[in-house]
Amino acid sequence: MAADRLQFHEMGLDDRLLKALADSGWAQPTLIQEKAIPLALDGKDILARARTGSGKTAAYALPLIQRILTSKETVREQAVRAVILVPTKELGHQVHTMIRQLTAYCARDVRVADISGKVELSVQRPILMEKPDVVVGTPSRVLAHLSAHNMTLSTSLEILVIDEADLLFSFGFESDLKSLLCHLPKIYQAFLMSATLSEDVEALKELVLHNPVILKLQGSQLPDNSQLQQYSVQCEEVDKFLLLYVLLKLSLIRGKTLVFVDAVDRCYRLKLFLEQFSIPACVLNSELPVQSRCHIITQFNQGFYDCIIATDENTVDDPTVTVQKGKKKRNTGKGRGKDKEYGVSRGVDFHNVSNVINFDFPHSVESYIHRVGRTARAGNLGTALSFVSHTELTLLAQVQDALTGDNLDSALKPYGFKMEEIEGFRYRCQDAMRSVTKQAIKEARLKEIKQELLNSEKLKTYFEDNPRDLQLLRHDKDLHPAVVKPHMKNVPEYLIPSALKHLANPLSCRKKRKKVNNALHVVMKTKFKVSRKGSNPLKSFRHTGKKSKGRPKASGKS
Ligand SMILES: Nc1ncnc2c1ncn2[C@@H]1O[C@H](COP(=O)(O)OP(=O)(O)OP(=O)(O)O)[C@@H](O)[C@H]1O
Repeated sequence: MAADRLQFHEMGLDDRLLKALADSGWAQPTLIQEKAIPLALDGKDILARARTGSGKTAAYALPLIQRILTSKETVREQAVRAVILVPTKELGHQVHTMIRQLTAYCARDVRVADISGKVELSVQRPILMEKPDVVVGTPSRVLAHLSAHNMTLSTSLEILVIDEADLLFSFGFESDLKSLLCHLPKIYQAFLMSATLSEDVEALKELVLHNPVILKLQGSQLPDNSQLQQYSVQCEEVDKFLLLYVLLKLSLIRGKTLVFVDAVDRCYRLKLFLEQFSIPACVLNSELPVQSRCHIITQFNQGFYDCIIATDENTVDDPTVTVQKGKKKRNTGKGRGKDKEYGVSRGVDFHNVSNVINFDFPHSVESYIHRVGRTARAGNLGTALSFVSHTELTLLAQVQDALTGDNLDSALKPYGFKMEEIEGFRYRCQDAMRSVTKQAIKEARLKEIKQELLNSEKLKTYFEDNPRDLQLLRHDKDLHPAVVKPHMKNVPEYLIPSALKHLANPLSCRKKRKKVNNALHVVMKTKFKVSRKGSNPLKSFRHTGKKSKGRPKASGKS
């Protein structure tokens, strides 16, 4: 613990907050918390840009709670004193959970409600009638309640927070936000939190902040390469499937993995493909009901699943966006059953993610940063691997430019991998790809949605009374068992390239996988957390040029 760093107990925070912080096991504030909390407690408006996973939520939540506690010492009357605006429902759920944790010892004094969920306004009305001290919600939801007179802020609001400020406009909330501001009092304290400083954040700054302190921390927008290793590999469509199959099946990547694709169909295509090799994965996309989405994230954080295939649908669709400054395409939320307030690549705190794989390369620099920021959070190590097709090379160059800016260490390195070494797997891969027809995808998509709608209904009420059943609810079941061919589950010894034999740990079936994965968790815990240079094959499997001591030459081409 650095002696010159300001500690939580030196910030003038209430004892009940310090107790909750002690329970959370946070030894000391992160940089953004150290800088922002004293300024916020001093009543300043703040615009904070700090990299992903750097603890921005508590940086605004702690002073916000402190201010409410102080304020209630003089005015006991119940009122909505703080509003936290978030771009997605997932984030609303997460922020609500964190505030509940931080107010564990003062829950009676600081009540918080999350209204971002998609239920009838009338269902949430009674909650708002009780005037919770803190309301968390998306701008459209908060505005809807204000317009319906379910809540008033014009006299009571003391603090406004806009979390993930860079996203609010791109999620289509610009006009909602402007209308919402008309319902606020003239004077209130405001915080804008963001991982990137875009033109949208500048616009918001003008709209919302008064004479703000601007905290622009940590030059790079992602952790440096002692914490986060970033790789890219050029491969076209079939090779993407082949490479992912081999990496997962031979356990060449270990620990929890988030795979990002750019469309809902793609996530079912990939899930059905992996299913045939008995590689389980959950899907996360905007068509799933919000209760299911939040439950999947919670279970993933609890270690139920190793792999999530997530869509990143709310990114800008136009690959030329970074070139066409100021002409960003806004998310309209159009599309069958899509929820425009969905978003898991932004702000969501997936715990202990070891690997982020961009199966489809993100369409903008911001999107890359947010996706990759799901790993290497809060001081943990992480690896990001991006598959890049020849049409995406320009985007890769843009990302490289943006990341390297003033720090060459932040660049993506080539992920040396001799594709010819895994040629033996190609036949199986193509066989599996053939089975994933458009019809199979359509059926799987429908099946999953029906199933999750049922789950979602139960998640609302049934599971509260039946917590054991909740534990048994899984979201990674096979969606199309008919296409699974038993022989595909196993990897015959002869297929494993000799260069990989020392690293590979083929999984033969779900039962075995479970066992192996448990073992892998142990490896993860011991090697990744304790030793910074763990034996993550994603790291050790590169650069054949540089032979590491005692390690056979890996199959990379470097
Ligand atoms: N002082 C601390 N010490 C240790 N862990 C912390 C501390 N503060 C926050 N964390 C943890 O760090 C993780 C990331 O925090 P948070 O989600 O607030 O990051 P963020 O900066 O908002 O990221 P993003 O930009 O991706 O939204 C969380 O799991 C949180 O519990």
